[in-house]
Amino acid sequence: MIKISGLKKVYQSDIGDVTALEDVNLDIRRGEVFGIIGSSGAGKSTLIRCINLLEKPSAGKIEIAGQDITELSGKELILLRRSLGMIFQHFNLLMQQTVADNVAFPLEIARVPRTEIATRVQELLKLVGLSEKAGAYPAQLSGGQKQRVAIARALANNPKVLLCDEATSALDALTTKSILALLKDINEKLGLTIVLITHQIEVVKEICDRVAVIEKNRIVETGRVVDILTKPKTACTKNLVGGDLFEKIPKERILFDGPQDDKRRLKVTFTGEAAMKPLISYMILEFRIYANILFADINYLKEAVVGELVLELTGARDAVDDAVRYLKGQNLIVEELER
Ligand SMILES: Nc1ncnc2c1ncn2[C@@H]1O[C@H](COP(=O)(O)OP(=O)(O)OP(=O)(O)O)[C@@H](O)[C@H]1O
Repeated sequence: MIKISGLKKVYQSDIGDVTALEDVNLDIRRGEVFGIIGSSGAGKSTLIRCINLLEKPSAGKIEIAGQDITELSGKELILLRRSLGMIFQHFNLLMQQTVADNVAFPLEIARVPRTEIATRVQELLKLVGLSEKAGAYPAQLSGGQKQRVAIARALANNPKVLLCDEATSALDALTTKSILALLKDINEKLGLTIVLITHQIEVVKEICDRVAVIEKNRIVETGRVVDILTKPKTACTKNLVGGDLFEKIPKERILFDGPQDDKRRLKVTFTGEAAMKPLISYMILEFRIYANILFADINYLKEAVVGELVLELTGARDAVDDAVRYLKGQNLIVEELER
């Protein structure tokens, strides 16, 4: 659906050239929810703005549905923009216009007949759950409601792709969940391809099928969300996915003061079928050891369940060793936390 090859973007500024993107290659499939995650300044906004030519790439190719868009101008560019909806962190609504007028705006620009506009606005407001707010002004709405209006407006011209620029970053956790649920619903109902950029891993876990990690203007890895979470390849990805256990548990709880023969501490990550099996209970009974759970977390991703456990195993030394060997032989990712 969207194929990006060798994309480069250099900004000319007073302090000289700033390279915001370097050799970016991505292949985003039709109908998927694709996340681009990275920390501040990594190049996320530049990348999403290049996809709809709000920024002109310095080099490289962006193909949408087989058409190279980088050379488009005039009428073709207008038509391209119409086929790509976009929502923003701060909603960008017209504050002096009602909700209905905000949603009608892109339809008016596209010269859709008035009677059709009224029907379409009603449909869109129904889709985002805001039918009762048609006559309200943005200032009378909550952040979540404003983003719903922005989503309705972005969908007005039946785009093929919805681009989301940090769309939930200004919202609280509960509202974020409801907006993500709406995006998921729209993706499923309309088969719309969604590309979203974010610095929040929670957003990726909640709705993305695949994700690309961007660091210092380059894509450092791309993959299924479950793979990025369980097998991050770079230190940057580890940081972004919360691989640093010490952010979750106080360091002194999981590191030993000195060598301990009869104790081992493990971080166990499990996914797929392994998540459904009572492996820990089996291990305790079979090897007659104690397992103290220091930390446990489970993520329900779109297509997988990923669990994380930090265990302290104690008992007779051989038994503990056997238990660790047993766990390592299962379909689990087992990491020893310093012995
Ligand atoms: N108009 C501009 N002129 C010059 N440099 C720019 C411009 N816009 C962005 N940059 C620079 O390009 C780099 C990438 O910025 P970009 O906004 O794309 O990153 P980001 O990942 O979206 O960051 P954030 O999450 O903080 O918004 C940064 O070094 C930034 O300072």
